[in-house]
Amino acid sequence: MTTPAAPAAPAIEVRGLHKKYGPHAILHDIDLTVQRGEVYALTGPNGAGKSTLIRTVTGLAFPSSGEVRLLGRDVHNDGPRARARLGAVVEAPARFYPQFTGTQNLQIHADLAAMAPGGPRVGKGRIREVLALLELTRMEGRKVAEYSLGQRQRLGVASAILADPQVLILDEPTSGLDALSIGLIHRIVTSLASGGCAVVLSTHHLREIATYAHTVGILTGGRLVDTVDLRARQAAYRFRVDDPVGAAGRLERLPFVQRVSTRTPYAVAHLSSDAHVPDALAQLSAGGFRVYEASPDHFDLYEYYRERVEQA
Ligand SMILES: Nc1ncnc2c1ncn2[C@@H]1O[C@H](COP(=O)(O)OP(=O)(O)OP(=O)(O)O)[C@@H](O)[C@H]1O
Repeated sequence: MTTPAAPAAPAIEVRGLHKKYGPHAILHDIDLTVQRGEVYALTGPNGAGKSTLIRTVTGLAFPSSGEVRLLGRDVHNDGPRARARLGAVVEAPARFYPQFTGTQNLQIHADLAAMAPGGPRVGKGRIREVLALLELTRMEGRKVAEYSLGQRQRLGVASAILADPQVLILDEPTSGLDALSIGLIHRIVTSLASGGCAVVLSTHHLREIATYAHTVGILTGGRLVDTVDLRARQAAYRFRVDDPVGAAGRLERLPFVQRVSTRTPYAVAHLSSDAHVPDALAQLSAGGFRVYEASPDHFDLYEYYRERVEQA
């Protein structure tokens, strides 16, 4: 008998995951948690293991050891229930029956989903709705064989969100898409997450992802070497000063400064609000530090990623 999932369980929990293909270790000791409403971007060099991790998290591949839980249920031992509220695209572009139309393919997808225990019912109205959301209404009656690569990619996302998932996992959802379609996917992902859906997507587009992901996991050589909380990296200011270490020490003691670091020639401070920039400047000046520049310190995910992958 299956025990009911605890209501507060994270959307995705991966614990001590190892994966081998034959003698080759592909994933090493992966731990990760994704909360409901969180957008988690998985990135890393070619061959790092992103697709393997995604396939294992969705239950398509089995771990050599470790476990994966979706909404509190073990995806490898309680698969149909664990996946009941999962939407996923695990290969790009997703596979469809080329001789059937977009609508027919989504209907097949809906029928299959409904057969799973606790599987959702999807009406024809919802099929039309997701096709419209992905801007595929014009193509809905055409055979998938006639779809462009980007249109098939969007149909994949349509099928993944069809049954209103609580966990959405997308392997490279924006590869091959034009700029406007990429924006469309971002808006859909953001809107689902604000409704409580947990989203994991793999990507190589760091500057794009920095604008809307909450968390970025950096995978290299099969190890998750860093998890970057992008929300914690907002509202930082950098002060170019003659003595960054001394200036950081002075800033650190101020009540409106949450955190400081140095990046020569800068002292970088996370302020509780922009309104305190003049106060920080006044304090630095009172401390005898010469300030040459004060500006917002935008976190450069690309630079951070490059350093992290090179160090690993
Ligand atoms: N079925 C398989 N059998 C054996 N090795 C595999 C298999 N699938 C993947 N691999 C190996 O696992 C490693 C990770 O591959 P994976 O596709 O997960 O990387 P990735 O990070 O998604 O790469 P990319 O960014 O190029 O898509 C690679 O060395 C690959 O050769």
